[in-house]
Amino acid sequence: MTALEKIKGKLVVSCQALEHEPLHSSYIMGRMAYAAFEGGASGIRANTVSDIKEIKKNVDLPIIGIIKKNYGDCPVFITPTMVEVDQLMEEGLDIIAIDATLRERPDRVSTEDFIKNIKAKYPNSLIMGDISNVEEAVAAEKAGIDMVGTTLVGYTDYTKGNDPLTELKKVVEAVSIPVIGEGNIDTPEKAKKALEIGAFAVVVGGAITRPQQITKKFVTCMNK
Ligand SMILES: CC(=O)N[C@H](C=O)[C@@H](O)[C@H](O)[C@H](O)COP(=O)(O)O
Repeated sequence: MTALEKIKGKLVVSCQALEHEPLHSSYIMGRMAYAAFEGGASGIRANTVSDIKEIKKNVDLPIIGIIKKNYGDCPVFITPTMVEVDQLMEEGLDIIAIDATLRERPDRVSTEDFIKNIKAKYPNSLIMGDISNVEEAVAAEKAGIDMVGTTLVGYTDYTKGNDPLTELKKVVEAVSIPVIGEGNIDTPEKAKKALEIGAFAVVVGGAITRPQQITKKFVTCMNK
């Protein structure tokens, strides 16, 4: 079974903790991935080569790999250049995800060329484009990307406040490649709804793997 077949209609759990987060540790992300596996996850999304290596020791699931890297104040930070792509490819990942918005990239390569360059260099690898709206999804499909994810809906200046599931529906209707529902899908009901809308698979992160976020939800609700 291919990685894509393995995650079709299923839950992928994003196990990430950045440097400023309480659980920042490759060891902990490895155990998070194992916990996700025990709970029935069919795939893992992970950031950094170090976390990915540790996660591979813990689970035998398809991994969507990314490297978050900030270049100055450029807002494009999810696998922004070929440098990060090469580092991920050395790990032999099932799928790698890149920022596929149409914003200017740190190296000024257009997103269209970036996608084409990756596909030319790694023709057998699966590339997921993290997008924030329909226009970006359509452009990424045209450039030859294998799948898109709604990861960045609400995170670009021009999509702030947009509803993830509403955008997901629009993207599903606009492209014919698989669309992964990702980003602020924070309840089981929303994950199910994403599949009903036509998502190929659903990635859930913070609602499962960021306890500070989960705690805050309880506290906010209790203080209302
Ligand atoms: C915007 C951004 O940096 N998104 C990142 C992408 O990898 C992760 O921090 C998210 O946790 C992931 O996309 C899953 O989303 P959520 O945690 O909302 O379920």
